[in-house]
Formats: sequence, C-alpha cells, structure tokens
Amino acid sequence: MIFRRLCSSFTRSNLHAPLLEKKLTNTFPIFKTIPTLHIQSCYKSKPQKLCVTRHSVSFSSQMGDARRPLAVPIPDLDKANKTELLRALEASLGSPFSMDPICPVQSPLIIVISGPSGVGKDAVIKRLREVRAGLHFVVTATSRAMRPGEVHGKDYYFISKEQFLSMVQQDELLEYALVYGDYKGIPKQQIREFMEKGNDIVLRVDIQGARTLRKILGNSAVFIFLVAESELTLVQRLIDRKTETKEGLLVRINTAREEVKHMKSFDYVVVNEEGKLENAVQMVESIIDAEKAKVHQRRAVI
Ligand SMILES: Nc1ncnc2c1ncn2[C@@H]1O[C@H](COP(=O)(O)OP(=O)(O)OP(=O)(O)O)[C@@H](O)[C@H]1O
Repeated sequence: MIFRRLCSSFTRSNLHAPLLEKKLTNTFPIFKTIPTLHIQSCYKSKPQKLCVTRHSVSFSSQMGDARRPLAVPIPDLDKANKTELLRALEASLGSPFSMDPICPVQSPLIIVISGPSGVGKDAVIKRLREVRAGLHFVVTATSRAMRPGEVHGKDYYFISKEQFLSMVQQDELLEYALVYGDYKGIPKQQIREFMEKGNDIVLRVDIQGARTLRKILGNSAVFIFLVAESELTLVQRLIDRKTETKEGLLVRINTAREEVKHMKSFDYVVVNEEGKLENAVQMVESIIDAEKAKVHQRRAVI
C-alpha cells in the first residue's frame, strides 16, 4: 500500500525516468538489488502513467489492486520455501505481513431477555446458564417473597423494601420498577464488574423494565422478546406453575395482552414453544453468536 501511494505520488510529480528511479531506490533499497531496473513511460503522451520494470516491477496509477503486478522478483512457487516466498511477497508489497487480528475487538455484550409473565424467561435463562460459558446472569434485587426452590443470591437478591429503596437513593440500580406490588431492580456494580472481566451480561426483565432499559441503553444492548406460540399456551403455563392466585392470574394475563404489542421495539423475537425449551435456548445462542460477528459492535457503557 505504501509502495503504491509513493509510486502514485512520484508518477503524479511528472519526474523523468532517471530521477524517478533514484527516488524509488532511495525509498526502497530493495530496488538496488534488482539487476536491471528500468523505469519508463508507458505512454509517451501521458507521462503520469509510468511502468517500473525489471521484468519484475511495474506500476500504473490506473490499475486496481487485483491486477497490480509484482514489485520484486518472486521465486518460483514450486521451488521456494514458504519463508522465502513470504519475505519476497513482503518486499514486493513494501511492508511486512501483520500478525494483528483482522476482526474488530469484541466488546462485552449486554443481552436483555424479556417477555410476558409465565412465558419461560427463567426457564430459558436457567438452561442458557448450563450450556453457554462466558455469560454473566445478573442477579436482580427484589423485594418480593422467595418462592419454593429459589435461592438467595442465585435466583434473586431477596431484600426488604427498605433496603431496596436505599439502593435507589444511592443510585446503585441501573433500572428498577414496581412489578405486581414488588420492587425489582438491576444492580449497576455487578454489571461493571463482570464486563471488565470480559463477560457478556444477561439481564432478565419484564416488559416495563425492557422499555426503561431501551431508553437508558438505546442500541448499545441487544433486546430479545420471548413469546409462547399462543396466548392459550401462555395461560396454561401460568396455571400449571401454581404460583399465582386467581386475581394474580387475571392481572398477568391482561398485562400479557398489552405487552405483546411492545414486541416491535425489540431487536429479536424468540418463540418458546411448549415442550421445546431447547430450541428457544439455541435460538438465543444463535442471536448472541450473530451479534458477536457484527462488523459494527454494540458498545455499552454502564
Ligand atoms: N418451552 C416450555 N415448555 C413447557 N413449559 C415451559 C416452557 N418454558 C417454560 N415452561 C414452564 O412455564 C412456567 C413459566 O416459566 P417461567 O417461570 O420460566 O416464566 P417467566 O417468564 O420467568 O415468568 P415470570 O415473569 O412470572 O417470573 C414454568 O413452570 C416453566 O417450567
């Protein structure tokens, strides 16, 4: 590239061939080793189009990279060893081959998983935790009572309403909300700590939380909306879970009807079909993989 730019600038300068040869050999001492270096005007009427040849070196400012001829003698491919060949190619191109990674540096991703109550957010996340390394699942702080089987510090940080409100006052939460009478919020410090370690961050929030996070994080995070294949399936799941009162069920179902209308503000939608939890988890993994392969990476700062 450097060689090409120099040649371009030399040729644009309208130098006579001997002067151009001197300039080139001063800049690229490798040319001194070439026995018969000839620099000539390809078209006498247009001196800016020059060919530098030794049966080896040629350049035309109008040529594209693919057709650009070689700048120094390249040994026969079937005779030279790979090291010689690499050195000759480097000399010809005017710069050494770089070992630097070609793909952009990957920044840790923030993945927001949301969806109506009972759709399977916890179930998907629990399985994702088992199958995928490098993810940190943020443990949400909540003022709600612990359900049977839940573990403090693993499923949620179960804290009192007073403790929760104190965290709000100290600005220690990225987002928080009152959900069905209970507070839920995302501790900022936990996200920072794990992003610094290079982990991707998974946040599990309800739709209200996802909307707030979109306002805070914009496109710097990836938003996934989880749905059941039908409303009936969703209601059956909620009934089967046996965690809700009759009133609780009605509130959740009514809310779910409103929530699906917000799907459009998400980046992806994943169907968590009945009995096919594994498929939903694989789809979430594919989304993460695709996001990691993006040329323009999302960069979240908390
Ligand atoms: N693909 C699936 N097939 C069958 N049952 C499922 C599937 N996914 C989740 N479930 C079950 O559906 C119920 C609701 O799932 P889960 O508790 O994970 O939902 P959630 O979205 O986290 O709900 P909430 O927001 O109310 O906490 C659970 O009993 C869970 O085991």
